[in-house]
Amino acid sequence: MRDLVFITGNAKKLEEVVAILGNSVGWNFTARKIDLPEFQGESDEISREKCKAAAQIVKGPVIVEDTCLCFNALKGLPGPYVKWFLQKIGPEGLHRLLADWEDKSAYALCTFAYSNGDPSRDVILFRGRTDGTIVSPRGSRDFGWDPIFQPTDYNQTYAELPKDVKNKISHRSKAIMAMAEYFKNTTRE
Ligand SMILES: O=c1[nH]c(=O)c2ncn([C@@H]3O[C@H](COP(=O)(O)OP(=O)(O)OP(=O)(O)O)[C@@H](O)[C@H]3O)c2[nH]1
Ligand SMILES: [Mg+2]
Repeated sequence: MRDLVFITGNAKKLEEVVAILGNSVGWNFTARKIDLPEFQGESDEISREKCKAAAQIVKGPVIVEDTCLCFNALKGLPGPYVKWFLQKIGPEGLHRLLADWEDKSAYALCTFAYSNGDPSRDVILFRGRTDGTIVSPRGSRDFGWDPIFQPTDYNQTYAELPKDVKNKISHRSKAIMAMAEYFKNTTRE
């Protein structure tokens, strides 16, 4: 059994991770609610720094996750800063940011970062990306920007889609699948 501690301050993320992992064998998965520092920069670097901070707290194997929502017209912004945009202007405000732009395309990017707890070893990253369009908010309001993100080839937003459908196609599930593949192919270290 692989002991893994997932550190996040976000209950909705945790809920999805548990649903996506289901009863995958080989994971002894626990979660701790700790608000880690919100680093700035590009998503890879943010995830790495976040994971190092988490490993220092846990002093053992740990995973963290960082999510970006990137608008192509805005060259990837708000990206990792979407959390503050959401807090200040909500999903409506985020949608309105693109009012003057013809290009409403966007992508959701999820990065999981794993440290085996040894600070001298590199943090390993697993990424998942789902492309879509930013639309006027539709659907339930229980998770962040889900109401404005409509994945490509679907006519419902993440918030309107049944949870199990979102969890099959989401940025988060793709990153988790990449991580699961890695653990399947590597012996315990
Ligand atoms: O509608 C959504 N559908 C999603 O699938 C999703 N995943 C993340 N988010 C939001 O995007 C920001 C990421 O910031 P973030 O990665 O730093 O997360 P966080 O600070 O909430 O938790 P954590 O850093 O402690 O893990 C936060 O506002 C999250 O609520 C989502 N919103
Ligand atoms: Mg955060």
